[in-house]
Amino acid sequence: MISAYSGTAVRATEKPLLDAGQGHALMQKAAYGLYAGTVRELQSRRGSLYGARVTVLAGAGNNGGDALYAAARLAGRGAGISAVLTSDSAHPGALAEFRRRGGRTLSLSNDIDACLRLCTTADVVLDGILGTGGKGGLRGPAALLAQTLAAAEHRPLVIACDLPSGVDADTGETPGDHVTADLTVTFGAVKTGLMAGPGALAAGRIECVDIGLGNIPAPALRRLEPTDLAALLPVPRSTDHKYTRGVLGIAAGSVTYPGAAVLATGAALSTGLGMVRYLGPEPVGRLINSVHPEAVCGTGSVPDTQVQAWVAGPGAGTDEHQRQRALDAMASGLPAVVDADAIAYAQPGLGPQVVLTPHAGELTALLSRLGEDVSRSRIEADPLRFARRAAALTGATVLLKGWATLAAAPTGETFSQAEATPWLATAGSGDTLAGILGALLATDRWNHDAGQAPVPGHYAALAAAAASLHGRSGTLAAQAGPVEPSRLPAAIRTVIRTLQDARNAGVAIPVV
Ligand SMILES: NC(=O)C1=CN([C@@H]2O[C@H](COP(=O)(O)OP(=O)(O)OC[C@H]3O[C@@H](n4cnc5c(N)ncnc54)[C@H](O)[C@@H]3O)[C@@H](O)[C@H]2O)[C@@H](O)CC1
Ligand SMILES: Nc1ncnc2c1ncn2[C@@H]1O[C@H](COP(=O)(O)OP(=O)(O)O)[C@@H](O)[C@H]1O
Ligand SMILES: [K+]
Repeated sequence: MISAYSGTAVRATEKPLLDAGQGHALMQKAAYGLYAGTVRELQSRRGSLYGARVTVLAGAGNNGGDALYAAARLAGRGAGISAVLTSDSAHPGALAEFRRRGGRTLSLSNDIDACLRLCTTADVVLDGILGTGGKGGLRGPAALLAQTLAAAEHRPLVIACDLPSGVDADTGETPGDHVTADLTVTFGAVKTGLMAGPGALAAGRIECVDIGLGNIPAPALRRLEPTDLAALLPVPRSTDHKYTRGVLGIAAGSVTYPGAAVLATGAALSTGLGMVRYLGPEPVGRLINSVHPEAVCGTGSVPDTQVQAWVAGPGAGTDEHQRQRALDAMASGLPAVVDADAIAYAQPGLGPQVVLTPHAGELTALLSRLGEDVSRSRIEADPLRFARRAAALTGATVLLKGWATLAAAPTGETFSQAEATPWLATAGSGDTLAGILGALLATDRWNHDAGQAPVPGHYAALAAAAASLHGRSGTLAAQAGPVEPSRLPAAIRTVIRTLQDARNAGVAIPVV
């Protein structure tokens, strides 16, 4: 599990150590981590550091100090080092060490063109303009640096020091221009802004360096890693039969949109469960059975159907019976995925076992209906805030889909999963995610162990697991070309088998 903390929380944890005079030691650890991360990245990309042209973008603060010290170490391994000083001042000790190791410096305010050239002709750019002390986006010539890097024909490898400059460490917002990195080497703890919103896109791959900060109070955001995912996936026990494994009710599809029900059913079956009971129009049931003969299809009502969890909404359109089933599923007290058209029926007072699965557009509609002044662009700029707001207002768990998918519990626990590929942005993809999540809810052992209440955030963790499995499956499927959601089930089964084989063999779980 990766835990992320707000920049504010990390700074508060650092404060007593800085007050006790440990600032220099912390900076040396951070700089060493950045140096080592850069060495690994360069060795894997070009085999050697020798002769590599490294350009540091150094701001006035400690972030620039970290980057200058790291580059000074790289000079000791044969790299050629230059620095663009983006402010009138730079960390004195780090600048002196950088120059002592032969580094040359240019001032951004004196010669912008030469500074821009230093960026575009470098092999590696170390971004130390702003760290956790940054407020607002990059401004003036520093903004131009970021724009030039983004547009460069031969883009150098960009490694962010602690976080990409211009990204808000607490929220992931990018209020203005910002650096986009291939790798972010972050210090002490992963910052929330690296796993949410535009900051998650800007961060690239994340490596966290332990600089001995000790414990930071409760994480703001968590991310399931392969081992966590493997532990949440259902495995049948020897004593199980189909009813104890878990039965999922799917009230999806309509005569107008029958395909969504087929997709949700296929994804649920591939995730593994005891049975799918489908409720919906007869022609849709027949279509499902032509593809999935094992699904038990009917036209009945939710209260008359015995299941452990529900999926409602995908492809339901304006079908009045499906609307009623969605309302009944939400009122049943059972875990329920409320997706697509059914999100429009969500009201305050739901429980965490109800998982609403909007994309940014659907969340805009939901929040507006609940009286919030919001737009799609504001949600995309700060998805963490709005996913949490929707969870707090409805009492439900909210899975906000996007390139980083967030799962927020009404009690505040939040997960971020970013395994998905843009190839998953295709019609029907969300229906498969709903099916996967439905299967995880139906097979969830909390459901079957009567008398025990799940821990807070449990359904957010399951929603995150579904997003992770969906994202990994999509990424695997995309290796063979554009993703067709109807073919996702084969990839889902492969990802599950790979995760479980590795877990059973006790070997490191590969990142699928
Ligand atoms: N020496 C230390 O004690 C440690 C330093 N660390 C590093 O230090 C960083 C935090 O250092 P600082 O607190 O010095 O802050 P920063 O290095 O993030 O920079 C703050 C400076 O930038 C200016 N500034 C803020 N927003 C700006 C904007 N939008 N445009 C232009 N200038 C802006 C501020 O006025 C201030 O001078 C961390 O991100 C990390 O890299 C950590 O590694 C751990 C320990
Ligand atoms: N740019 C992107 N990068 C990665 N994943 C994405 C991107 N855009 C969308 N996705 C994922 O694709 C899926 C799309 O779901 P959704 O919008 O509900 O599709 P539909 O309603 O057409 O079935 C979600 O899981 C989402 O996280
Ligand atoms: K930075």
